[in-house]
Amino acid sequence: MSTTTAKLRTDHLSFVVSDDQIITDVNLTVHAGKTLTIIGPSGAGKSTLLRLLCRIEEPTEGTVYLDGADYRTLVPTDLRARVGMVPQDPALRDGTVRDNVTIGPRLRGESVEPSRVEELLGRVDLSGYADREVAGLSGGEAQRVAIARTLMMDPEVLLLDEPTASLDPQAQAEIEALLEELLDTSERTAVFVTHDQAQVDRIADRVVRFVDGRIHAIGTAREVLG
Ligand SMILES: Nc1ncnc2c1ncn2[C@@H]1O[C@H](COP(=O)(O)OP(=O)(O)OP(=O)(O)O)[C@@H](O)[C@H]1O
Repeated sequence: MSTTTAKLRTDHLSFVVSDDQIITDVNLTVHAGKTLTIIGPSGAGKSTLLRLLCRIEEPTEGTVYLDGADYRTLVPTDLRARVGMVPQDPALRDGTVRDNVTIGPRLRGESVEPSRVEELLGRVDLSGYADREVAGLSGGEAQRVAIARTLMMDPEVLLLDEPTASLDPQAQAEIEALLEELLDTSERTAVFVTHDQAQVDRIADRVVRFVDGRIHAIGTAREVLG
């Protein structure tokens, strides 16, 4: 696949809630296989933008194109499978690691081979964890489960909402290394929200600075961070 293909494109994307303009006229393109990083102050609308990109929130104006198709024409479960989100807080459900990482296919009425679960857990460095209860996991392990849960659907686009923000520095470095490897070695397209400028330097192909729900600057890490 050409790396110049627009995998994801927002077209005049806006979001208003009870007269509050949260996202205003956002026009962005993310090319296939590339990572776009979103930075900006707290409350700028970064998480809302990610929720709009996978249609957890419904745009009040504008839309998003996935491989050139208006995402409103896609069946929601198919859209969720193609555009996967890793949240800041892993939000695991009570039960085992296997219960959590297989939740996407199970909601679609599909079963998952144990070998597939093991393969995915191996990718996030949790081999042998399938039957562990999630209640006893560390923050870093829980976030690895959340990443495996999202990867289970093999999404073409990965939305990462400050995936290392709630972790201690060591777990943060480990999860970042894991994500870097996932993004480097795959054709996967990613949108990565972070507060961490050093992380931007390490991960971003392009950077957008968001302020008050609008694009304030866009370019390379050097151009945007100065
Ligand atoms: N569904 C909603 N209803 C009401 N207000 C909302 C809704 N979604 C987002 N907001 C508001 O939009 C603003 C932007 O929130 P958002 O979480 O997207 O910012 P953010 O840039 O991700 O912030 P942070 O860096 O602190 O996570 C906030 O003021 C939030 O309260």
